[in-house]
Amino acid sequence: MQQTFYKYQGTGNDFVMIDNRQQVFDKNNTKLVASLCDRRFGIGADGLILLENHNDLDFKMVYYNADGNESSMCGNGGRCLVAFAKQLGVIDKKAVFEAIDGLHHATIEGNIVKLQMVDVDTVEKHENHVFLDTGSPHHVQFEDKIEAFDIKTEGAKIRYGSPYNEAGSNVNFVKKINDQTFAVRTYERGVEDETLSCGTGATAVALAMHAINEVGDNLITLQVPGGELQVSFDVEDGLYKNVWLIGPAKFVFEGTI
Ligand SMILES: N[C@H](CCC[C@H](N)C(=O)O)C(=O)O
Repeated sequence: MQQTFYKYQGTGNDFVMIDNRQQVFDKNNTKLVASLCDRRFGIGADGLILLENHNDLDFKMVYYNADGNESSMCGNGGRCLVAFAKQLGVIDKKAVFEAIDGLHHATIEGNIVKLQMVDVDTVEKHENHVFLDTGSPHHVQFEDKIEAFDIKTEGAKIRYGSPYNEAGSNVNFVKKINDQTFAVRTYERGVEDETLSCGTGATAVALAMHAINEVGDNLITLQVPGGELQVSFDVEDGLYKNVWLIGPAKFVFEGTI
């Protein structure tokens, strides 16, 4: 049976998008999801996202990594899904939707999508890194020679090593530009490679930098290989709330297979 697939990208983090409101997609077919994300034999993407109906909210988000497995929250994917929902006429300028980590508010103006992320009340400060969960788990560490760094090799060592092991974590390497700006490169769990951008990762870096007193503001710019993201937040007694991930989400193509 023919099916229409869409593709969106948010600062180079790219996704196959499917309008699954009629529940036609074979959701448990890991091989199918991985084949659609395959960059040679398929459409090619870092992940695949289903837009589904929700009884009370605008829609529901189901996210799969490129390895075919359903995974935790995807910030860039959530932003792209809001743009997709607008293209389908499901929403206009605002959205409230359910994802695996709970309810998200979002706004869209042009191709800029602002997505509210989960509150974060735990930031683990270790000797050489910070760990926190912004809807997905993130290891954050400084790397001054970020441009020449072998992200895939070094990221995989951390992602599969202790204490993350098979369950893993995403790994973000950070270079401080100034009090409001950081360069970030990310090794993504479930893609098992560097991606050009990671939304929950950019959010994790912004909050981690605040937690270790490296920022002078609560609006942070993250320079990622695929472009620029911004993260704004409020913080009270170590609780990060009103956390917003801001950046472009763009339509790439629509096709039928
Ligand atoms: N690979 C991540 C999920 C996608 C995160 C990323 N694409 C984002 O924009 O947040 C994980 O399995 O934890």
